[in-house]
Amino acid sequence: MTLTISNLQVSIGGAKILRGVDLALQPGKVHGLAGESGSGKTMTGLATLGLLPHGATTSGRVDLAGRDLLTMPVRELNQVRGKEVAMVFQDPATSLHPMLTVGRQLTEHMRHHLRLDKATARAKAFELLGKVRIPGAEAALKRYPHQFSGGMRQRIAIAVALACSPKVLIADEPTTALDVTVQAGVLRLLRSLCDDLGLAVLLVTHDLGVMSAVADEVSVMKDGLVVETGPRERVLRTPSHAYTRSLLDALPGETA
Ligand SMILES: Nc1ncnc2c1ncn2[C@@H]1O[C@H](COP(=O)(O)OP(=O)(O)OP(=O)(O)O)[C@@H](O)[C@H]1O
Repeated sequence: MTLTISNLQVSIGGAKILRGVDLALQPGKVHGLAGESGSGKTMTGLATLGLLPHGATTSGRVDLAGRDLLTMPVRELNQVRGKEVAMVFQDPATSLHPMLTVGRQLTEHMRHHLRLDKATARAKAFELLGKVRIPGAEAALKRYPHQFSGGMRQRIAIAVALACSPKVLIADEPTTALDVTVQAGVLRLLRSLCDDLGLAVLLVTHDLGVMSAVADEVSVMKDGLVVETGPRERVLRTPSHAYTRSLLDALPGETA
C-alpha cells in the first residue's frame, strides 16, 4: 500500500511548520527522512497518522489507498491508526505502558482492532515476539517493560506497532535513544521486517549514518520543505543540494 504526501502544509499558531512537503512511501522500501532539528521531520510523520498538535491547520493531501488522511473523519482515522499505519517513537516508553505486561499490551491491541479472542491474540503475540527476536517469548509475555533492556524495549514497541499488521510504519528516530551497540540490531530488524512483510517504512532520523545503513530512498528536509529526494546512493554520494552536502560534510566517515 502506497502512502503519498503531496504539497503538505502545516501551520501552528500562525507559524508555517511545513511549507509543501512531497513524499512517497512504497511497500517493501525504507524511506529515510533526514534534516536538522526543527526542519519538520516529526511533524511530517505525525501528519501521516492524523496526530498533529491541536490547533494545527493543514492543506495538501496524505493519500493512503485513495483516501485522504488529512480530511478523514476521526472515527475512520482511528481505524487506520494502528491497523494500517503505525508509529514507533524514539523513546519506547512513549508507546509502552509501564504498568501492563508485554503480553497484555500486545493482545489488547489485537483484540480491540482485530476482534481476536484471548487465545488467538496470545498465540499471535507469541509469534510477534519471535518476529522481533525477543528470546524466551513465553516468559517475556508475562514481564513488564522495565524488565527489559532499552534495545529489547524498542523491539517490543515495534512488535506492538506491528500487532495489527499495518502496511505503513513510521519510525521516528527509533535508535537515537539506544546504546550504539544495540542500534545496528534494531535497524537490521526494521530492514528485515520491511522486506519480509512488505512494509512501507518512513525512517525519520537526523543521522545520515543510520540512513546509509538501511534506507532505499532518502529525502532531506530543511525549513519545512523536502529539498532533495532520491535513491540512497545517489543522494548520499552525489548530493545535488548544498544543504545535503553540508550534512554529509558533518559526518566523520564514508557513507552510502
Ligand atoms: N506542539 C507544537 N506546537 C507548535 N510548534 C511545534 C510543536 N511541535 C513542534 N513545533 C515546531 O515545528 C517545527 C518542526 O518540528 P519537528 O519536531 O517536526 O522537527 P524535527 O525535524 O523533527 O526536529 P527534531 O529532529 O528536533 O525532532 C519546529 O520549528 C518546532 O518548533
